[in-house]
Formats: sequence, C-alpha cells, structure tokens
Amino acid sequence: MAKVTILGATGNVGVFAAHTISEIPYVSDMLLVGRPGREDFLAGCCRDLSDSFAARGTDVRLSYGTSLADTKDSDIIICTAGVPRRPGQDRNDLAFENAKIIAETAETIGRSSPDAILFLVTNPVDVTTAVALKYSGLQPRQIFGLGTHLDSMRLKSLIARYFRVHVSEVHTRIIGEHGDSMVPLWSATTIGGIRINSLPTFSGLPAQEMIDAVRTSGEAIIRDKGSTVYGPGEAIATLVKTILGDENRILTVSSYIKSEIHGIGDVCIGVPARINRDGVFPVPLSLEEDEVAGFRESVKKIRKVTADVMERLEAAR
Ligand SMILES: NC(=O)C1=CN([C@@H]2O[C@H](COP(=O)(O)OP(=O)(O)OC[C@H]3O[C@@H](n4cnc5c(N)ncnc54)[C@H](O)[C@@H]3O)[C@@H](O)[C@H]2O)C=CC1
Ligand SMILES: O=C([O-])CC(=O)C(=O)O
Repeated sequence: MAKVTILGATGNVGVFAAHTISEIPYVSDMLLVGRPGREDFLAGCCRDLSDSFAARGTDVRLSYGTSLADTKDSDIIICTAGVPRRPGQDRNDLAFENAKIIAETAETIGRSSPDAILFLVTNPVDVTTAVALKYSGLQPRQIFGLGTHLDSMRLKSLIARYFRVHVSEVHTRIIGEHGDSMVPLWSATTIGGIRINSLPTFSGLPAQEMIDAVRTSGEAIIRDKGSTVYGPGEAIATLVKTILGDENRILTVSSYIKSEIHGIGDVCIGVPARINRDGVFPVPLSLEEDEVAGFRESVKKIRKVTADVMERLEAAR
C-alpha cells in the first residue's frame, strides 16, 4: 500500500486528481498539500472526499498540510503547484515563474523523500521536469512529467471517433514537447492491432486537422471553461496506478533521455517509457525520417527554453 501526496491540492487539477487517485486500490494514504492560509479549503476537501468514500467503498486515510515537511515517506509526490496559463498565453510563458516554485520544492523533496517518485504536472511540463531533476538530486528514473500522455489520449479519442471504433482499439503516440512542436507517430498508430496507414480509409484521414486540434485543445478548453481538469485528472490517475500496480505499461511521459531516440538526448521530453514501481524507463525507438526530423526540432526548442530557465534560476540564487 502506498502514500500519495498532491502538491497544489487546492488548485483545479489538484482537487480533481485527489478524487481520481482516491479510486486507485493501492493507495492507503493521501496527503493534500496547499499553501499556508488554505487550511480550511484543504479540510473541506478531505471531508468532501471522505463522504464519497462511503458510497464507493473506498478506504483511504486522508490528511492535509501546508508544509513540504509533511510529504516525508511519500511513495509518489505529484506536483500540480504553480500558475496556469491564461487565454492567449503559451505554456512556455510560465517557464521561469513555475521553475522557481519547482526548484525550491524539488530541493526539499530530494532531501526529505529520497526514495519517492516525483511526478510533474506543472507547465511547461518538459521544463519543470528538467528543473526537478536538477534540483532534487533524485535519479532520472524517479522523475517524470505528464508530458505528451494527455496529448496522446486526445489524439486516440479523435481517431476512435473518426473510425467509429472503441477507444481501446486505438493505440497511438505523440512524442516531443507538450506544446506546439509535439510530433504524432503515425508509424506507431494501430487500430485493432493493424497499422493505421495500411487501412484503405487512412488516405482520407484528416491527420493535420486532428493534430492541430490536439495542439490547441488545452488552449480551447481554457478559453471556454477556465482550466483543463478532467483530462489531466484521469491521465494523472492512470500513471499513478501504473506505478503502484507495477504494471510495466508503456506510456508517453516527459522523461530524461540520454540518447535513446536516434542518438538524440540530454533533455527531458515526451517519449514512450516503461513504467513500474521503480519508476520510468525510456524505450529506445526507431522512427520514420519525418518523425525524427520533427522530434529533433522539438528537442531543440525544449533544450533552449530549459537552458534559458536554468541560467535565470542560477542567476537568481
Ligand atoms: N501537464 C499537463 O498536461 C497539465 C498541466 N497543467 C498545469 O498544472 C498547473 C496547475 O493548474 P491548475 O490546477 O489549473 O491551476 P490553479 O491555479 O487552479 O492551481 C494552482 C495551484 O498551485 C498553487 N500555487 C500557485 N503558486 C504557488 C507557489 N508560489 N507555491 C506553491 N503553490 C503555488 C495554488 O495554491 C494552487 O493550489 C499549471 O501550471 C497548469 O498549466 C494543467 C493541466 C494539464
Ligand atoms: O493547456 C494547458 O495549459 C493545460 C495543459 O497543459 C493541457 O490541458 O494540456
């Protein structure tokens, strides 16, 4: 059984993630952490969640706190703390402000929970994953970000609807930045186990429209309802369950790669990774030429944003 901690638990994503995670059978303890002054809200969340447990037959010990010291002995720490983007902003516009929060948080967690797995949700997630890796001192397998998992799920759902098949029949991946330079892997997309490009209907697939819809999905939801909540909340729970259940699923998350993909590496970015109780292990890949070119561009972009942020963080110390 495991202790799962959510940082930023008073936020939109944190609150819903607490609900989805409480449904995972391996979770025995859940700690909700918010900023000082938010104690009443956190207490209310715990009471509200507890009410739902009776109906569901769930038995999770809930607690809340406002200090990172409370996170000690966590098996997984999920970080949703930080500013979200407003309509018209790019995720990378949040880079420095959120990197400062993550650097400080990661330093404390690295000291107090050296065996934990640290899961970043805070945007821009590829950059915050790299910042957490550097400042926590944890091993690369212990740190990952939500990356392009949610983007891959968004594409999966569009493909399933287009082909009028159940979502479970579709396997697809998007790699690279959780942002504009993301790269869809049509070469790794199957429907009912059959490669999508060997289906006669593939030629009519509005592939570019689909990927454009995925790229702008977060922005469109934020414009209409203020924040994305249900997609990220369910995606977070899938990853937590994969780790705690030692499931060895291959999911596309932001992870540190050395040179696993066509020799490209030394960056945190969305890649397929085998995920289990020990953490996250990127899977070496061989891609089509245009996919490699797209991935190189995406890596170049993320490396630059990450390097700029690291430089500013060091200068600010
Ligand atoms: N990677 C992904 O796919 C997704 C990432 N996100 C990101 O998750 C983050 C949270 O999003 P929301 O919950 O919608 O935002 P929100 O504004 O509702 O919640 C933010 C949370 O962070 C806390 N926080 C803010 N500044 C802080 C600081 N200086 N120190 C400690 N805690 C601080 C707030 O108290 C609050 O609990 C954002 O960065 C957002 O962009 C959101 C959805 C999906
Ligand atoms: O778009 C945003 O800012 C939130 C996010 O990352 C997503 O839902 O994909």
